[in-house]
Amino acid sequence: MAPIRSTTRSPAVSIYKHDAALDASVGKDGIDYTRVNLLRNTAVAKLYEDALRYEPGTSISSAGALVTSSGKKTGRSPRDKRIVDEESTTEDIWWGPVNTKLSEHAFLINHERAVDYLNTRERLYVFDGFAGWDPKYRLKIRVVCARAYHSLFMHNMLIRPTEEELKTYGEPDFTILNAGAFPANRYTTGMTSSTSVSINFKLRQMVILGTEYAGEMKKGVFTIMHYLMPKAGVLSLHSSANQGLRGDTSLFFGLSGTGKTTLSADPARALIGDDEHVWTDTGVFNIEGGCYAKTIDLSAEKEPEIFGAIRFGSVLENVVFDEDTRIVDYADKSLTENTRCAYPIEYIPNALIPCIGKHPKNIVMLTCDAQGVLPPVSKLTSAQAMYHFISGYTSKMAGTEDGVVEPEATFSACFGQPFLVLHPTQYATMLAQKIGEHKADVWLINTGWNGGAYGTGKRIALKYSRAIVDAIHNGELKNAEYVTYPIFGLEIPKAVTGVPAEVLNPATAWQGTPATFNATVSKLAALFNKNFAKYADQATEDVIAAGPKL
Ligand SMILES: Nc1ncnc2c1ncn2[C@@H]1O[C@H](COP(=O)(O)OP(=O)(O)O)[C@@H](O)[C@H]1O
Ligand SMILES: C=C(OP(=O)(O)O)C(=O)O
Ligand SMILES: [Ca+2]
Ligand SMILES: [Mn+2]
Repeated sequence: MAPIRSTTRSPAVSIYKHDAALDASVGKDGIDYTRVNLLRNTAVAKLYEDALRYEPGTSISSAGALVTSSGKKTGRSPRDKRIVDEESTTEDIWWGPVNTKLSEHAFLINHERAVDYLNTRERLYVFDGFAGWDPKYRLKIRVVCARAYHSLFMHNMLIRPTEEELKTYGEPDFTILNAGAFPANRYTTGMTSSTSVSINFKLRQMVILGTEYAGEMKKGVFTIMHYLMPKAGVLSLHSSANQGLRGDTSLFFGLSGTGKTTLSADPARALIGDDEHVWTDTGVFNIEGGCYAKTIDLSAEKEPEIFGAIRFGSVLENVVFDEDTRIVDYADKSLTENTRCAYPIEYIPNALIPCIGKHPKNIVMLTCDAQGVLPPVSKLTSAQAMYHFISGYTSKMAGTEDGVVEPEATFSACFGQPFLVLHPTQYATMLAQKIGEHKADVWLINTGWNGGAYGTGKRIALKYSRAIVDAIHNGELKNAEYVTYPIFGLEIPKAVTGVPAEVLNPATAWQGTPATFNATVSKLAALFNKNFAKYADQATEDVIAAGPKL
């Protein structure tokens, strides 16, 4: 007779095992660390069990990944992001389009709300991890959340501590309270909706209410590093990074969805990280312990490394699968175009562990031009590099932010404006100094449209972008013949192995009339100049002169 499975849960699974390391935190952030059913750095399989059992919409994919739903928010909510206005940091912060002030009192109202919510959950998950592979700059990050999905997500995205590090962890440097399933009170002063994502640098706490999109936690850590790292004299970057056999590191800057993760996953190069790095005096380190890849239209043949990383322990967000086979349909964007997978970086075969690389030799700025008039690749002078880094022209890709339903031309300073804490020119100045010191070449790669604008042209084939990156890495483009692209003054290579020559110059690739081409170029150039006027007072003459000339 088949053994009868016990219908009651085995006590070892559900009773809290007191973790003395948490005692150091009792009474510090309002969370009741002495309660039962508080699970710290829980085993992946246990998080699977709890997510499947208690979180509706959770499943397991045919590849073994945890399929989760983040509810109504499937992308970041930048309009609801707040930084607390307090005396220890207010003079540093770039208040304005990105960083909106929240009073200390309003933060405490939200903090209290989140703590009350979390303390009254039946189960509570604590994940203690690190941000920053270089021990000299490493931060202890604690995540307190009510969903096993969120705990597994940050288990994957933070650097996972060893047993010893966990025992001696002590007080975290920053704590994220994720009460995302519970709304903010819209009548709290400073709220713009029932979603609120706020960071208090003085209390070193982040509070999430009204959104269960896990990317808010990851980007919250990045925002914290984007403040603390420059203050420590090192440069935080919204870029992926990989390293060649000769120790030649490449950085790939780009706004969300432009190709950082895709193009840094390269079988011929060791992956340092896919999204967030810091350039120090000794090299480049990854801030994270995992990758967060977009999975829209993902296929094994186009992106084998990422496809292969989707397995037990990975977290798939908002994907759709076949009810019977559990095979995910990555082309299905019925929930969102911003479908994602978060996985430990070790799931990428040639990940460089520890994720610390040497000084960059090539810096790629990824623009996703929806107008179809920027060259697939151009080599930048140092002045042009600064101009384009501060401009950050690209497109917000569908789904990556609440309300973005198709590529939206945008100027995102440092190719990551939503995460900047200081003024863009502070990051640009540090970048210019490092590019000069380490004699790095700088390239502008358009992973966006070619032959016409969004809606008429099509996005340049991934294989062409990969061929361009290969030509940068194998030195072909260092010695190529160039031609100057008018108005923007960009140097375009006449030939790149694996890329049809007519694709390389937007004028020859253009399917429409010359008149529409010229009008589109002029219109975009004017947008560049209008945008850069915001920074002219802080830019040098040569950088201002590096812009397009109408
Ligand atoms: N030419 C191209 N270069 C890079 N990515 C491309 C290209 N064409 C389409 N894509 C798709 O764009 C998306 C880029 O996503 P990702 O690399 O995760 O961006 P990021 O890491 O910058 O947020 C992927 O889904 C990729 O398949
Ligand atoms: C999740 C994010 O990272 P990525 O740059 O990979 O989109 C984001 O920027 O929202
Ligand atoms: Ca990415
Ligand atoms: Mn990013």
